[in-house]
This record gives sequence, structure tokens and C-alpha cells, in this order.
Amino acid sequence: MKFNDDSGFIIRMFHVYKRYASKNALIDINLDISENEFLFITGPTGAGKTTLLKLLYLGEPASEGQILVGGRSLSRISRRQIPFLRRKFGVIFQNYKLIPTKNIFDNIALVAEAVGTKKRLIQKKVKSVLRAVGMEEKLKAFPPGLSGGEQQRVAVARAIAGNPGIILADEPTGSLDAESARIIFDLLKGLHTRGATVIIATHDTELIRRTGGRVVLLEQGRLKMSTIIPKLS
Ligand SMILES: Nc1ncnc2c1ncn2[C@@H]1O[C@H](COP(=O)(O)OP(=O)(O)OP(=O)(O)O)[C@@H](O)[C@H]1O
Repeated sequence: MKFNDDSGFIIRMFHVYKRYASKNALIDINLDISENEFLFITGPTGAGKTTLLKLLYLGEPASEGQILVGGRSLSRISRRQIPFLRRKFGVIFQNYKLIPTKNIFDNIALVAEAVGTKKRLIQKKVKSVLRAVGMEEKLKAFPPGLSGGEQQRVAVARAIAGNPGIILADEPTGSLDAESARIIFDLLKGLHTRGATVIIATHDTELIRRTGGRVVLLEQGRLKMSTIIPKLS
């Protein structure tokens, strides 16, 4: 899926600020992200990582500055157009955000429907994304009956059900054991290999060191550093 502008950047942020009441969550952020990058956003608790991800899919509006996604300014997107913007993103939330009263199949089918998958193809699509995360057997289970690692895998399946070009993952391995974290991380790497732009907010410096790549460091809402970390050999 190609939808970057002539700059070659799929996301551009210019002098972006976000204020929550009197709190400055993001201050003067300037950041360009290329199509098919694998990018980490790191920094201590409260640095603004989640907020930065939220601004990209208009989970929250920026207070100031400009954000371009695929060459389009988010400030020009009307309320009616927001669902179309969101189809470009697959979001893996920090606390999974699965619907507890719907089974796994329905949690994912909702996304497939929302992006306009034909009714007769939905079942096939849901099964194929669940197969990709090794959760095909659990399609009738409900989220509260799954472990944290299993819920996270379902969250990844849901994020990819709409074939998004950009994956946003907020602490995707945060509370998982090492094996579950590895599975989730391998899935994200696989999506990247297949062409997605992957942006991961994480505290997990070990994960970053093992993987390498571009790392953006936030501290108290400011972008302190953008650097390439070589992969640990
Ligand atoms: N809805 C909100 N209302 C008020 N303040 C908020 C809101 N959301 C976030 N904040 C504040 O903005 C700052 C940045 O929060 P954010 O969640 O983006 O940080 P973070 O780096 O993702 O933290 P963590 O690593 O703990 O998830 C924090 O001080 C937080 O308390």
C-alpha cells in the first residue's frame, strides 16, 4: 500500500505541541518517518510516547503545529473523514482494548467490516489473521478468558485485519513473559518485512538493543535524540 507524498516520508511532524489542561505532554516535536521504517519511540514514564502515537491517528488532536500523514494535514481532516484516516493505521494499545463481551472472532470481524471487507470474505480474513498469530483455536473464546500474552496476540491480529500501512504499537511486549514477547515482536518484524511502517513505543531498552534501528528518545515531552542503534550481533 503506497500513500506517501513526494517527500518520501509517510509521517511528518512540524513543531507539534500537545497540552492536556495545564500539562505540556509534547513540546515542539519535529519528526519525519519514512515509509517502511521500523522505529522505536522510547523514554521514561510520562515522556509523551503514548500521546505522540495518539496524535497520529487523531486519537487526540494536536494543540499546535502540523502533522502530515501520507501528505495530508491532519488539521484539515473533517470529523467525517477520521474513519478513513484510521484505516491507514493498525493500533496495538498498551492494555489491548479488546471488547470483553465479544468473542475473539467478533472482536476482529468488527475491524474487517469497518474497512469494507466483503461479508463473504470476513470469516476467511479473521481466520487468516488469527492463524498468523497462532490463535486460530481460540476464536470462540472471550478476552477475559485469555492470558495477557494471548490477548496481546489477538490485539496484533485485530491491528492487521484491516491491512494497514502503518502499525502503531504501544508497549507491545510490556507485561509479557519472554516467550510471548518474542512471538509478538517476531510478528511485528514480519509485518515490517511485508512493507508496513512499524512504530513501537517502549521502555524496553533490551528489545531495542537486540533489534537495532532508529530510536527516538522523548523526555518530558521533548524529542531529545533520534539515533540509529546498531543491531546487537
Ligand atoms: N488525557 C490526559 N489528561 C491529562 N494528562 C494526560 C492525559 N494523557 C496523558 N497525560 C499526561 O501527559 C504526559 C504524557 O503522557 P503519556 O501517556 O503520553 O506518556 P508515556 O511516555 O506514554 O508514559 P508511559 O510510559 O507511562 O505509558 C503525562 O504527564 C501524563 O500524565
